[in-house]
Amino acid sequence: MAVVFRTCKSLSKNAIFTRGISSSLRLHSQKPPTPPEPLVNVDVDDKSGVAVVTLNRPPVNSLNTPLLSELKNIIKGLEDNKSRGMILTSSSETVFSAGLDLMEMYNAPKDKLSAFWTTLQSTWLALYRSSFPTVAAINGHAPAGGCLLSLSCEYRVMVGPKFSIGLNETQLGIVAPPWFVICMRDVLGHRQTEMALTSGRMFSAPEALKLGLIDAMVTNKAEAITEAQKFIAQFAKIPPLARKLTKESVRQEGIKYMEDNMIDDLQMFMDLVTQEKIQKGIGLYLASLKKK
Ligand SMILES: CC/C=C\C/C=C\C/C=C\C/C=C/C(=O)SCCNC(=O)CCNC(=O)[C@H](O)C(C)(C)COP(=O)(O)OP(=O)(O)OC[C@H]1O[C@@H](n2cnc3c(N)ncnc32)[C@H](O)[C@@H]1OP(=O)(O)O
Repeated sequence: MAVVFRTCKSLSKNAIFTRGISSSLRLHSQKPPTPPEPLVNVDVDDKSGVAVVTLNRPPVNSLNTPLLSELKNIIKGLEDNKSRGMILTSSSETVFSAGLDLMEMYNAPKDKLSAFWTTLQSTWLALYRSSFPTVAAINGHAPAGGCLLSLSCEYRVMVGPKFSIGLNETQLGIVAPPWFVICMRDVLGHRQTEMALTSGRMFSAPEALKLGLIDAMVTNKAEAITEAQKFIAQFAKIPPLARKLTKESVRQEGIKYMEDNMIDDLQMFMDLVTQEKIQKGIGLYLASLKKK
């Protein structure tokens, strides 16, 4: 797996920034400061043109505004570079993504809350409607927003059996927004989605496989990446434009929902999440996570 420098340069603003800073600082000081780790890494394979995009925000890849923004830029960069495919995975050994960063929603000023949600909306839309094939290589737990990212890809390979996946929002006293529901229904169908979402149930990887929430279960990350590459390879001979338009057509409900309702959806989020009762619930949940 090789990093294509030209691609990375255009994909990661962070990469250009850190290179620029460190080379200029070297003139003035002996020890250049360590550049910050990118929140999302991207490696493009020279031969296949497939990108492995790795969420890299320890400890649990909770999705905050900067990470989402970086992910969106990477997806846009891949679009511009006519990517052959993208595999989304995590640098953690146990967590794919813990979902939305609850700290972004807890006691947050309204402007930050609003920026957070609009970044989530646009990042999701970029991923969900991306023209290239997408696979989630789910190498750890994937609750809520982590499950949403997985569902937004076209294929899901999960490391099992011990990790779990699901939209657990109701267990937290919050509501999965309509586009989360559409994504789950795309994959599971109406009845199983209703059952899963009303209970906020998390599924073990074997349960998820049985239900169709994931497409394959493997025993480690390397196998997950190999399976993901195999899925993407089958599109090598399919004309990309026909593939892209077909994907858009199949996903039209979700795409249209977001395009038509971005502002209402933001308003619903703001109204719900700023309620005192909801804030108290998020606070208690965060405290319970920290007490573990
Ligand atoms: C009509 C409706 C319209 C609008 C809807 C409105 C509102 C709905 C809004 C949004 C939908 C919400 C989506 C979400 O994604 S909410 C997030 C849900 N996530 C979870 O429930 C997962 C919580 N985390 C865990 O279960 C575990 O952390 C996990 C299994 C992932 C990993 O366990 P592990 O033992 O490895 O780590 P921990 O010790 O638990 O955590 C380490 C560290 O990280 C902090 N942490 C964990 N998760 C989060 C998170 N999601 N956000 C922020 N911080 C998180 C945890 O507190 C620990 O912190 P510290 O003790 O300080 O190290």
